[in-house]
Amino acid sequence: MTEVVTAAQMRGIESAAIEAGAVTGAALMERAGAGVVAAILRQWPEAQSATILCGPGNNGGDGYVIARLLAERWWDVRVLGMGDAEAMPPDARANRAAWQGEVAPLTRANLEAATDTDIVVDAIFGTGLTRAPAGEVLSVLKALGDCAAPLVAVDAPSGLCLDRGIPLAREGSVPKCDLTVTFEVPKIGHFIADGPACCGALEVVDLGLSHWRGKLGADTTRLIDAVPMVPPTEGTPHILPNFRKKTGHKYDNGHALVVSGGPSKTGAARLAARAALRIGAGLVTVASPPTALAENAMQLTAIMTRRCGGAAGLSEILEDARFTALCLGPSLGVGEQTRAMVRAALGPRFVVLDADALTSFEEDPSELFEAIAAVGEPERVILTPHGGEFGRLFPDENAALDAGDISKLDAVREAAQRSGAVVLLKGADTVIASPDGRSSIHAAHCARSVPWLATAGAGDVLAGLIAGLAARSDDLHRAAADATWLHVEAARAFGPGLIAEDLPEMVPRVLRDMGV
Ligand SMILES: NC(=O)C1=CN([C@@H]2O[C@H](COP(=O)(O)OP(=O)(O)OC[C@H]3O[C@@H](n4cnc5c(N)ncnc54)[C@H](O)[C@@H]3O)[C@@H](O)[C@H]2O)[C@@H](O)CC1
Ligand SMILES: Nc1ncnc2c1ncn2[C@@H]1O[C@H](COP(=O)(O)OP(=O)(O)O)[C@@H](O)[C@H]1O
Ligand SMILES: [K+]
Repeated sequence: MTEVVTAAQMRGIESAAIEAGAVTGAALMERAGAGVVAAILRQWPEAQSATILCGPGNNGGDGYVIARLLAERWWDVRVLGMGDAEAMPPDARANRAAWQGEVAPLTRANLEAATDTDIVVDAIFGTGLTRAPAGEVLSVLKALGDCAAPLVAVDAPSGLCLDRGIPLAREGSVPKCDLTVTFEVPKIGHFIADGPACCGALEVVDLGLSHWRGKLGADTTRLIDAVPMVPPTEGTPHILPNFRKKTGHKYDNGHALVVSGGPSKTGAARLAARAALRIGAGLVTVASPPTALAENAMQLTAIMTRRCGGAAGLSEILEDARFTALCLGPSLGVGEQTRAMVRAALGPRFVVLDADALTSFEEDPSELFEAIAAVGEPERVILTPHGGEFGRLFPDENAALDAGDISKLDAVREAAQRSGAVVLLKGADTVIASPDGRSSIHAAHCARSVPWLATAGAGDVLAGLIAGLAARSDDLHRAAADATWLHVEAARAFGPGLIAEDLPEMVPRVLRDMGV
């Protein structure tokens, strides 16, 4: 598992290690600078010159270390420094003093005169950015966007809020970097909102602080990251076991029920059902209104169909306790009938509520949250909104998110507390939070970028994958996280041209490549 932390948590890790006497700030700064240099040399082996932009704090301190180490390799290094050397924190001041070359003031004019270089290093601000850049430094950050040379960010592209993934100031400017080298553990802002686009490729340098990282406590966020494409070995990441089917009877792998919309609104349910079966639910049934039964039956084979007349019909079907997970919402229609079906669905099984099952509660979301609370068992329900549906159910959290007052992570965390459900907010950055405090982030960026996943029906497939995994699982948050990863992996395996129908068909290949 990779955890991702806030800037404050990162400072806590560093200061705990320093206060315990395990390491000095100077040694950490040397490791950090050396790690950035190693990353630059790997990425640009031919480069021989660099312009290093150093800020007034320890991020700038890292920059002076980088300048010294590159100069020791006979690189042609120019340094532009911000602020008064005497006012810098001690380790940064020492490294600035150790730099043998000139330090020109960090101004836009000096930057523009120094961009005929192989690499530009942004060591202006990192985790200590507390206020909006303004004046000359803002002008420098804007000019960095036009820089032709590759741009390497130390810890973070300067100006980025590492908790929210947005510019610290609304009108702020964050340079788009080619590479960001961060330290010890990535920060939340590297993965959400604008963060990934500003960071470019992300590398993490080990500072040797894992012992203090382990003391972070429960409220860290998990990054849903890649699993190795090799057969399982000792220490294989958490994600793998959940994909393996249980040996035994088909019922040992759960029975998922997907509720279909009416005539000519049935495709979404079939997409979800097929995804649920492919991911390994032992059985999948589509519950269909009588008027759409023929339409569904004509297009389903391994997936079973059941006649389902509204909420009463659904309650009757669910008397069979072997249904372990249920998915409803895709193309179900918005209104009282759907609300009644949601009330009928909630109970002692996992329930995935998506699309119209969410929008139907737009007028009074508290009605949904009260129904979820009445189930009496924690973490039985997951809500899987896209941004629009999230705003309908959680207008306050959504307004704060839109205003940049809280991060996408915190908005989803608050939504989980408010609703009593696991909440998964979709997007290229997908965030999942549970009422028990757990949270996970998935970023489909860089090597995992799949813009072609923004295609009609992709969300229905995700709902089905979650239901299918949940049907044979005891942990809904984990099922949602694993399904999110697999969804993107299936899109990556297919590539451009993907339509939603292709996603379930890619699941076997992904599972096989993982060694499941
Ligand atoms: N603490 C440690 O032990 C380590 C820290 N490291 C580096 O240190 C960085 C954090 O250092 P700091 O906490 O000193 O913070 P930063 O260097 O990120 O920035 C804080 C400095 O910038 C100034 N500042 C903040 N906002 C400003 C604005 N809008 N306009 C002008 N000045 C502004 C502050 O007054 C302060 O001087 C990390 O990002 C990382 O790069 C690494 O060297 C690893 C070890
Ligand atoms: N640019 C993107 N990169 C990665 N995933 C994306 C991107 N855009 C959308 N997705 C994913 O595609 C799915 C779209 O779901 P949704 O908006 O509900 O669409 P639909 O209702 O048509 O199925 C979500 O899982 C979302 O996370
Ligand atoms: K920086």
